[in-house]
Amino acid sequence: MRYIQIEPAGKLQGVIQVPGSKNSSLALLAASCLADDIVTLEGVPYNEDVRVIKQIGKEIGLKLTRHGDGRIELDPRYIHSAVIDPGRASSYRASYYFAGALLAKFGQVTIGYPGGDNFGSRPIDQHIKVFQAMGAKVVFQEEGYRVEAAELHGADIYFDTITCGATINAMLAAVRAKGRTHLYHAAVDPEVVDTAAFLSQLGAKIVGAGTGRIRIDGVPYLNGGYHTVIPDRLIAGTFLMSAGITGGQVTVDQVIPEHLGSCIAKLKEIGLTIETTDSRITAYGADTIKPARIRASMYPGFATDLQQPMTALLVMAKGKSVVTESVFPDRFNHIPQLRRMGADIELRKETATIRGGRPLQGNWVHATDVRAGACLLLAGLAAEGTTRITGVEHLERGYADVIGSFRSLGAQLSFMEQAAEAGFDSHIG
Ligand SMILES: CC(=O)N[C@H]1[C@@H](OP(=O)(O)OP(=O)(O)OC[C@H]2O[C@@H](n3ccc(=O)[nH]c3=O)[C@H](O)[C@@H]2O)O[C@H](CO)[C@@H](O)[C@@H]1O
Ligand SMILES: C=C(OP(=O)(O)O)C(=O)O
Repeated sequence: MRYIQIEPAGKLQGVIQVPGSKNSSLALLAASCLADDIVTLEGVPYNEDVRVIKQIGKEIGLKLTRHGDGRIELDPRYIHSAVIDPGRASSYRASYYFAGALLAKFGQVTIGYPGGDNFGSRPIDQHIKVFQAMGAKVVFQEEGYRVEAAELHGADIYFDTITCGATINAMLAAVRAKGRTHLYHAAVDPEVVDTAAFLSQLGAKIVGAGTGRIRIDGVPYLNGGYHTVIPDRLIAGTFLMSAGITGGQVTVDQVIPEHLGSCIAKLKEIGLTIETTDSRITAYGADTIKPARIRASMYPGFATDLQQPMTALLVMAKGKSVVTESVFPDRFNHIPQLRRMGADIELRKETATIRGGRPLQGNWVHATDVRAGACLLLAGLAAEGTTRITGVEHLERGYADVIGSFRSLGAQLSFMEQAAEAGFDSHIG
């Protein structure tokens, strides 16, 4: 069993080049199926989800080539199947984007239910509602669902809740549909805007992405094109927090600071000093971290994906902090693990109350999902003694080269392999 071992190393210091956004990349890779010519994406991180997409591509005829400089070239001209292996679809969350894209291109798709991080209910009813509103028939099977439409037509869609995934999927389904689609109560996340920018570059007609009302006029054909993925605001936010939790100084480079507005505001509120330029943010740790109230909500609110790492930081704050989840009310699997490190946190429904200021102690802890892993990693950087984190594969979904990047800031951490029999564990990276 692999785990990450973290030793105390004091203040982190340095600069991190932020890679392209995982969540945006997952949408753009599937969206590439909609094109009628070759598409090149720059900045796609190479993580397990992308490896699964490469496999899916191989099986359906979407040729995906990664160049030495990191660019990914996708050739959708020879896609011969709209059937996605259910196991692959269920091995990550954003496989649902293949449903929208292949339905729009081929009028049918058979696909497994989405997987991804397991932190309670993650329905796809809004995605289904979109497909049905546009004239598709959806059949639910044991391992997945089949969607088909003789012809997809534009529709007026009012989302029942703000959802980034279903807003993007609706755009994918609508760009080649017949007629006009309006999306109301749409998500305004940077990933929605990035997907719209990409599709527009291919010739799609989309107006209003980034507002609550998006208008899409279907086109019969989409060109190839080139697009650079937006920087990963969640990785950037995690590194800024690492300055706070160790009292160090960390700069995240190649970011879009506006995407981190609510995060920056909260970090300032708890006492960090933040300096921002066009594409860089520097966080300076504070002698005293102040407690705060966080309410994780949809963009531009405080990101649910940063709620978990932020909780680790608030454990350092002397006094009472309150963290409420309004997006995924059960996204608290990190709390019992933080308690194992000595944190005093009470959990009631979707609210965690933290009584902070006590030093954390290293321990064995388990990362149940990607951001729980980030939270425990930050906690480990601040803890007294050795912290060992299992469930590393979750963390790796969102943070490529997690060891290298934190080491470059002065952290002491390694991948370890636990011996099957009693004996010595060994360093593996
Ligand atoms: C791969 C990816 O991009 N994942 C992100 C995406 O997940 P995901 O696409 O799952 O999240 P959504 O934005 O769709 O979810 C937002 C809210 O809408 C609800 N909902 C969603 C769809 C639906 O059909 N019905 C419904 O009720 C969800 O339960 C949640 O309460 O956005 C989340 C919210 O920012 C992030 O935490 C995830 O990192
Ligand atoms: C929840 C996340 O990912 P996914 O939606 O892919 O499970 C995340 O990136 O924090």
